[in-house]
Amino acid sequence: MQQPPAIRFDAVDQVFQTRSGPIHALQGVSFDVSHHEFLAVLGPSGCGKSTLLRMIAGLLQPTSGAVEVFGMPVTSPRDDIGIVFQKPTLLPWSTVEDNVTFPVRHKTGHVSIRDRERAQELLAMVGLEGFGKRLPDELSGGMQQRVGIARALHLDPDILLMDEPFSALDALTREMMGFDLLRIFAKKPKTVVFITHSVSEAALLADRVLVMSGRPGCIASQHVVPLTGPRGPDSMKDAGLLDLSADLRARLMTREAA
Ligand SMILES: Nc1ncnc2c1ncn2[C@@H]1O[C@H](COP(=O)(O)OP(=O)(O)OP(=O)(O)O)[C@@H](O)[C@H]1O
Repeated sequence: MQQPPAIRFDAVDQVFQTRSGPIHALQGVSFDVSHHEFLAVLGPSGCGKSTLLRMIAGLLQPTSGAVEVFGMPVTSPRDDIGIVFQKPTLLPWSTVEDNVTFPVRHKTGHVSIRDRERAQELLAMVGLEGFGKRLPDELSGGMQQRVGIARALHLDPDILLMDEPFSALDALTREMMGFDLLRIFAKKPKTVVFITHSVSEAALLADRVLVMSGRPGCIASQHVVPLTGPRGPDSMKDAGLLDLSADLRARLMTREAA
């Protein structure tokens, strides 16, 4: 029997009722994300990217249509979905290690020695070995975002949702974090939905890029990234990638101007 996709959107509409009238945030959105695929989502501000992510996370139900994860409708948040937000939203009074183990404490009410060891392993994996006893305020923005990634991975989710995770970082840190992420997924593959405003970031990291257009948000186009093999700084010089980036940029600029 054929496995269902990791994520499926089928003719999804989302209408928010507000005091100043309804806002049609998404219209007729249909797409699949395969198991262990890295999907990047690009689109103008307000086109419904975060709304889409909140639906996968089970934080929001579609007004009509269906959102499924592993063939089941999403009705509430699930343990097998991790989320990384634009800002790391760490508990400032808790150590880095306690922040990373927060999901398991929230789920089971306690943190075992093995959970703490796992936190240490994840911190090492995101390049923060030895920082477990620090407080978030003692870390840079990039380091805090790494803590957020380690926290999202602690329950070993099958799906990782990332909402502009690197947008607050400087360009170089951002690039390095992108490659770090690919290194992490090479060791432990995940299905990833990654929202970004950066065309080059989307093209460089993703297997496929989904371009949305706005008001109401819908899917304008989908693009397979023509890169094979491991990616690194040199991939940016790849002719196929440069063509794709130019194409994506042109599409987004036309839509922003429309
Ligand atoms: N809870 C809500 N109530 C009312 N309107 C909402 C709500 N959440 C989102 N919207 C509206 O839905 C539309 C899509 O919002 P969303 O945050 O998903 O866009 P986005 O593409 O993620 O934007 P950005 O790139 O600026 O983060 C916007 O018009 C927004 O104002």
